[in-house]
Amino acid sequence: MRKSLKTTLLITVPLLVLAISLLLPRVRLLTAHFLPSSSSIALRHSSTSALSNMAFEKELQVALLAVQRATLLTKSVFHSHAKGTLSKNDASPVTIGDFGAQALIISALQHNFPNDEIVAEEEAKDLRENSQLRETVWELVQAAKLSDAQVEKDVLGGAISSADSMLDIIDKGDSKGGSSGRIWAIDPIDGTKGFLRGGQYAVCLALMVDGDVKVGVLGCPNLPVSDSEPLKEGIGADASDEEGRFGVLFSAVQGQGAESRPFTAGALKEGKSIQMKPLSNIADATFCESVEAGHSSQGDAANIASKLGITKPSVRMDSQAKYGSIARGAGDLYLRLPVRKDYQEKIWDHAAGDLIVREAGGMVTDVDGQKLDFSHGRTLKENKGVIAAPKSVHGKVIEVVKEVLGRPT
Ligand SMILES: Nc1ncnc2c1ncn2[C@@H]1O[C@H](COP(=O)(O)O)[C@@H](O)[C@H]1OP(=O)(O)O
Ligand SMILES: [Mg+2]
Ligand SMILES: [Mg+2]
Ligand SMILES: [Mg+2]
Repeated sequence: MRKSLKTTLLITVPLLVLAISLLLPRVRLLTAHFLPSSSSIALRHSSTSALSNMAFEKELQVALLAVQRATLLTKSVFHSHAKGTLSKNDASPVTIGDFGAQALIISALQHNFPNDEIVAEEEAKDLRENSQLRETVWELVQAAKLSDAQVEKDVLGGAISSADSMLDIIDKGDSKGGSSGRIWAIDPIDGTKGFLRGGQYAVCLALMVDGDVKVGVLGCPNLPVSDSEPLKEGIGADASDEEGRFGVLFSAVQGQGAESRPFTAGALKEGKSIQMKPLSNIADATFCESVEAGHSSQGDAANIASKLGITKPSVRMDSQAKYGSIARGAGDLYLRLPVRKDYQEKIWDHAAGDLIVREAGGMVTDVDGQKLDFSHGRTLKENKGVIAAPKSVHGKVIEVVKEVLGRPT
């Protein structure tokens, strides 16, 4: 009896070990693909109550990791390369970091959501015409990898196969946008001028469904990790070398709240729910605006602030880092006031930030109090400017904005 038990054990135990070792990688692969690995655990542990309803879970997961990988690329450009800056037709700058980050994000989206459309800021034309520039971007793209090889391969689809396919991938961001279907909006580096200056910039990604923003992610490598650090100018890329104090990912899913989490090079950290700061007296507000006077009228902002009784000077920072900063309660208002009548804001400059602020309890409209309408193509052609504020004071701010800008009431 004892002998037969021993024989049975001798046969079954090795067989069981063999079966488990054969099955484990498959189970891991499957989990990574459908409910991706370590990061999805981080998401499930996150504090956002609404994550019990997991709509857009995979989209959020992929967006966070894609933005994280692209942000690693932009950081590497900042620290070790000449920026390869070109001037676009509209005289705005574009760098090798913009091209590389766009290639990496689109590649991740195509791996996971091959039928979705993409509206992205950049195009590959300059790289097709300049082989040296193309090679530099290609080297960057090959080198940018998350430290978790499994997540890199299973969730983001691994490496792009060649320099030529990288160019085609960049050009996949040419959708016209519109009011139907699933469309992603990408700004690979928002605030390129800030990036070049060593100031704030953001890697931005949002998913719209039928013109409505459902998921938004902002990678802000030069903002403090801490949500409670007061808003201030002058925190930039030099400071970001201080171990662990800088780099944040903001995210939101419609109806599920907004979160921040520390930026890392590997698996996602746990997200923390963020909210706009309660503001009982508008005169106590801190408002932020563009560094570039050509992007937002700083004179009009000063008049509006003074009529609202605000005495603190504005905090000027580049990029959608402004949306993230007020959503986490580090500031209160974001004023973007038209400088030129003919400028149409681009959807990739606002989609992610708009959702993150609204999910943090804020209100985002244009200068006339109309919500931003992402369903009209690549631009916000039905809106002028942006006013983001806590719900409690938004109406008052719009009243004064209309008065100062002479808008119809
Ligand atoms: N005249 C303008 N008014 C408003 N925004 C502009 C204008 N010109 C460019 N931008 C855009 O403002 C964004 C940066 O905003 P901020 O000043 O808040 O950082 C950039 O994406 C930039 O687009 P682009 O990349 O095409 O230059
Ligand atoms: Mg931009
Ligand atoms: Mg850009
Ligand atoms: Mg640009």
